[in-house]
Amino acid sequence: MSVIAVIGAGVMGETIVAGMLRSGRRPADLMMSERRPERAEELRERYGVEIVTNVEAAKRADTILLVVKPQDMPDVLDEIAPHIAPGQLVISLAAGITTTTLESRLPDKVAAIRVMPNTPALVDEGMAAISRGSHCSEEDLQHAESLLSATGKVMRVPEKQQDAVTAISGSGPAYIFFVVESMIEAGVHLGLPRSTATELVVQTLVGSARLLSESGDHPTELRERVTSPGGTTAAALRELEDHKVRAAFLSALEAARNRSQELAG
Ligand SMILES: NC(=O)C1=CN([C@@H]2O[C@H](COP(=O)(O)OP(=O)(O)OC[C@H]3O[C@@H](n4cnc5c(N)ncnc54)[C@H](O)[C@@H]3O)[C@@H](O)[C@H]2O)C=CC1
Ligand SMILES: O=C(O)[C@@H]1CCC=N1
Repeated sequence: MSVIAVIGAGVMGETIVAGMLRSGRRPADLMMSERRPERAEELRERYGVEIVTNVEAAKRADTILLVVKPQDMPDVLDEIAPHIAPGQLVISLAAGITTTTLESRLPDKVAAIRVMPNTPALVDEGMAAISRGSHCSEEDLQHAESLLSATGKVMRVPEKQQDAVTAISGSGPAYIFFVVESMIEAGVHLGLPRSTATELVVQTLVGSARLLSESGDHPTELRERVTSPGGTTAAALRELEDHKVRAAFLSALEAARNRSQELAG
């Protein structure tokens, strides 16, 4: 079994490590490197995974997952590059960072893959989009897919689509939580106890997501089935249209896509 190192054990690094362990990978096959010592210690205690330095991770692992912020990526790449050689696989989960950037800072012929994951991976309902670099084999891609499929779905996309993917599925959970928060606050405004509003909204979200996913029906059709002529839903949707919520989503996703492009550096 190949050895996997995760460099950067924040929100997403922990999500990936926890998912690999849940899927049956042994702690002995994993290692983590983390700049904040107290965070590293917390995760060592929680998962029993060895904590190493970035250089040790680069020297000892077959597959290196880079899960630091895009702004920290140049320093990490410069630090590990002298200790990496062809045959190892480098997988970046950072927004914006291209495989061209990864390859330009790593030794010649080292295989690199760019991934955009999301936090529902924490409950094995993640969506990860992966793109190959120029030295990457089919076997490398399949290895990355097997690592990521531990925590949800995996889709291959051409790298030119990754900034748009980041805007949709990478950042997407935050938009959904924002809508949930807004609906709960509205329920409280209408006089419902907060706990009642929360349970109503969360189950409505879970139920609607399953209906969408399991029925395969188009969202427009599902929305129309809820919308009785002259009824309550039509009244609410009219307000959403008047407040240009659809246009706001378009602008928001454009902003996220543009930010991902900027993060490329
Ligand atoms: N949080 C999310 O929903 C998603 C995050 N990502 C990507 O994952 C990456 C990490 O994001 P988060 O986990 O949210 O950030 P985070 O800030 O929670 O985690 C980053 C971790 O990297 C560590 N770190 C920084 N420099 C380091 C270095 N030189 N050596 C070792 N460790 C170092 C930090 O101490 C921190 O614990 C980002 O590039 C982000 O674009 C991608 C998709 C979703
Ligand atoms: O906000 C961010 O930059 C990261 C990438 C996608 C989700 N979180």
